[in-house]
Amino acid sequence: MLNGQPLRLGTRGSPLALAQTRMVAAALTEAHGWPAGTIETVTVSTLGDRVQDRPLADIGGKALWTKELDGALLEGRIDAAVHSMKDVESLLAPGITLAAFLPRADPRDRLLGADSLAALPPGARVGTSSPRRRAQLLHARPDLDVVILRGNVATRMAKVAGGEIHATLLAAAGLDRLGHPDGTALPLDTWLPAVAQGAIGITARADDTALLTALAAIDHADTRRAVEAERAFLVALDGNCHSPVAVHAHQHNGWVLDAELYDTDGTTRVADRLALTPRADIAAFAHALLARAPASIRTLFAA
Ligand SMILES: NCc1[nH]cc(CCC(=O)O)c1CC(=O)O
Repeated sequence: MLNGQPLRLGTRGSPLALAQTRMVAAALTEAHGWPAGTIETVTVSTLGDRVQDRPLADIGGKALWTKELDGALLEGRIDAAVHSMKDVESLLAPGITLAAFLPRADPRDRLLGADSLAALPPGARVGTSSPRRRAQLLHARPDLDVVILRGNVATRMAKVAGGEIHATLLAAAGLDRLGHPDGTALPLDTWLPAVAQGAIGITARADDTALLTALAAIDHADTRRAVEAERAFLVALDGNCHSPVAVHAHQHNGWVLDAELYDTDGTTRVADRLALTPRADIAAFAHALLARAPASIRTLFAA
């Protein structure tokens, strides 16, 4: 399409990333009636893909999953990039914009290896590398032995099946996209997800007006609304994907934002709900929540 050139869609190479890229390609092709071959997939390896033996929080640095894709975009090697919005830094690189969101999938976490948290045996070993999931698990069940678990969705499922760990938590959205109906979804009224969980976003160069128009045709307004609210909450706290933050924007007699902050070991939690009225101030809400949190939580946030 664009001047007769194929659209080069950048993605990570994991099975989940590739499945998500096929979804984006299908949505664009359908919306514009493009012929087959209009979209070319370009796989880019990221630092997060290459480091498998350490918790990502230890590597530090920003844009673990996005830096190489941002570089490919800015250097013109790709035209757009597909992301799990959960993995996208809350502040985008200069010159890059979020051009479209697919409709959000199920935002919940699913528990694999037991029918419920209560059904886990005392002291059960549960694998996760997410500080949020770790804090939530220990808040619900302080007896659990939470161990680091990395790797893609299939690797994590295999560790439960092989008995190395009793259970793990995975995003329903990722499991569904890979065709795994496994696990028990944890209800949103007791178990909030990560910022933007279940949402797929497409980034592009901010000055690529023709492409931005083409991408706007598939932008899902409700998903953008929810993801922007959740990301604004994290920005206000100067948090990132290593912060024990759980949040969910959804419609409940109008839009609301549910948010929780934990300390590292899940000993304490503060939680609140903000009605997302036109005058709602997400930053003020976040700061007020932090202000009434104990020091064990406040020290985790620079804001
Ligand atoms: N952190 C990895 C990651 N990033 C996005 C998803 C799931 C897909 C989504 O949230 O849209 C996953 C896997 C998981 O947490 O189970």
